[in-house]
Amino acid sequence: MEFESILLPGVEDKRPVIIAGPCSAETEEQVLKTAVELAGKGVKIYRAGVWKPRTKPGGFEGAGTPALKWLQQVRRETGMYVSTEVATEKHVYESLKYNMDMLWIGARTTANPFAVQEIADTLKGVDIPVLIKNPVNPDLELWIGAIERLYNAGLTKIGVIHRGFSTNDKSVYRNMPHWHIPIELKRRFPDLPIICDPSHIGGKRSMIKKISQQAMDLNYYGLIIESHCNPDEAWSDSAQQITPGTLADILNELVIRDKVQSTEDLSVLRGQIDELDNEILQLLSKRMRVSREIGLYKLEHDMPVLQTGRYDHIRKDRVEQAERMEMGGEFVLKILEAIHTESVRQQFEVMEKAKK
Ligand SMILES: O=C(O)C(=O)C[C@]1(C(=O)O)C=C[C@@H](O)C=C1
Repeated sequence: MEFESILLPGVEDKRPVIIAGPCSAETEEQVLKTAVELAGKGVKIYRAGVWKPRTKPGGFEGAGTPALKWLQQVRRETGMYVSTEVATEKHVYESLKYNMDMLWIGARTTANPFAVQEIADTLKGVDIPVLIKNPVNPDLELWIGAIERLYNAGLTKIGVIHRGFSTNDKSVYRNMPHWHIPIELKRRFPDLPIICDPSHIGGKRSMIKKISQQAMDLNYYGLIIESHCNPDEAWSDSAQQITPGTLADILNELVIRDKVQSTEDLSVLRGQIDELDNEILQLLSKRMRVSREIGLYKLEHDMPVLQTGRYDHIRKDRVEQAERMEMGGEFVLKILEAIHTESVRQQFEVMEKAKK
């Protein structure tokens, strides 16, 4: 896939590109007041949810089509570009009718291939930038599938929004960042712009600055941040919205590390990494050799391949050791699991060969 820039004319191509605005368009007055304040802080792309997918019925489900007229007024009065979320064919038609400049697809919608296909079919032949939020579940292929559906419909101005992944566990995050997922997406599609949504990842005002900085250090292209003229009174997601003033303070304090490292400085350290990786691979290969010997021993002595007692002991012992060495236990567990899986596979293989 080859992507075109999502940037609209006149918006500076400089990290971070900022999209800001309230979670929901509530009233004409709130939409305009917030917009005027944001425009005053230099924001160029305004966001507001017009149709709100809520977990349960009965809450505020958005002001609907009339709110698109308020957004048009924002464009007229402030010169900002305007964007909103679409989830159905009707949303797309209405948004195009009212000249939205950019659209985004929400996390619940991305998780549903039928809905994404419906949006893609409706957008066929339309030249508009579309941002695709990650699906609620941590499934990279589903996210990529949504990108492909839009791309196959002829859209090339595509970007993604990393808004975190739903969790039932108690966590400091509202949605778990699982940074490795967007990092892998970036590895596979280096030209795809990734925008971080610290409002939904953090779920509270106090976390927005830290998450935004992390996103910048991971080379994200932009930030989409919920901002409301009176966050305490917001009709949805009050805890995570900030005033335009706070937003400007956070953006001013962000450190953008954009220098292209001179390769000389890094080459010595990268040489060390190359050597260490080589040692790790040699050790792993030695370990597999021993494991294959164990496999043959088990075949001769009628022992099952899987030895849960031994495996359990290895996990506990190595995690304790790793923690003493200041590495995360979870990280080491993942490695041990991968090693064990390969070890078992190699034992099966060597036993099959020996039987022939
Ligand atoms: O100790 C064994 O029995 C092995 O085969 C080695 C090993 C491992 O790779 O660590 C592999 C499979 C078993 O389930 C337990 C451990």
